[in-house]
Parts: sequence; structure tokens; C-alpha cells
Amino acid sequence: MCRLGLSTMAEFTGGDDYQAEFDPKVYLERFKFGEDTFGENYLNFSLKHYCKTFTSGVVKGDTLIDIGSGPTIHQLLSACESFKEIIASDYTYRNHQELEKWLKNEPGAFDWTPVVKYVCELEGNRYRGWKKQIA
Ligand SMILES: C[S@@+](CC[C@H](N)C(=O)[O-])C[C@H]1O[C@@H](n2cnc3c(N)ncnc32)[C@H](O)[C@@H]1O
Repeated sequence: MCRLGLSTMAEFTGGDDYQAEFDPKVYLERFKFGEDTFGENYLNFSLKHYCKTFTSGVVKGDTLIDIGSGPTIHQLLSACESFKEIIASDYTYRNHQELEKWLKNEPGAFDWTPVVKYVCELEGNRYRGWKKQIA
């Protein structure tokens, strides 16, 4: 059994701290392939595990609700084929704005193309223009 003491609990970052301090643009820097070693290591690791989890066929259903999506979609890519609907959510308005910008293809939106292509390669190239399916 895992017991969390008060000192451990106090280290969690609260929603208001994210609202005040979390900068989506800075966070997104780590999702640029080929530009940052730490970010690339994290991305490679997490994408491989998301792929393994969702292509296993064990984790699937009608609706997936992602709590604390931040300004990112990488965590949802491999889940697209396993759920009919995916709901991304976050506490901060700046993260909402960043995702909206990407959804609407607005200038300055983060370019997820290299990440999407990498995930498609991991999954055996099942790239089928999935963005068109986003409502
Ligand atoms: C470190 S980011 C993770 C972003 C993304 N899920 C990823 O894997 O890269 C954590 C996110 O959780 C959000 N968050 C923190 N507390 C939350 C809460 N109580 N409800 C919803 N989102 C929350 C923050 O705004 C922040 O965007």
C-alpha cells in the first residue's frame, strides 16, 4: 500500500498556480522534434507507451475524457481508433485557446504534423487524415 504524507501532498501544483504560471507556448517547446533532447526523449517514451496501450485493444470504449490535456494532443493520437469520442479538458483558459487555435488552423497554432507522422509510423502507417474527423 502507498501512503502519502502531508509533505508529499503539499507538493502538488494547484489549479490556480497553473492558471497564473503555466505558459502553453513554453510547454509546447518540448514537443518540437529535433530541437530539444529532453523533450524528444520524453516524447519518444510517452508516444511509444500510448501506442502500446491503445493498440493492444484492451483500453477502448465510447468516450475518453482526458483531464488536464494542457495545450497538447500527443497523448490522444493513439487513442483515436479505440474511442468513438475523445473529450479534451483543462483548467486554464490559455490552454483552451491554444487547442482552439490548432483546431481552427489559425496562424501561430502549434504544428503537430511531425508528431502525428511519428505516431502513424509507430502504428504501422494508419494515417488517414484523422483531423478531418474532429468536430
Ligand atoms: C503538466 S500539464 C500536462 C499536459 C498534457 N496532459 C501532457 O501530457 O503533456 C498538466 C495540466 O493539467 C492541468 N490541470 C491542473 N489541475 C487541473 C484540474 N484540477 N482540472 C483540470 N486540469 C488541471 C493544468 O492546467 C495543465 O495544463
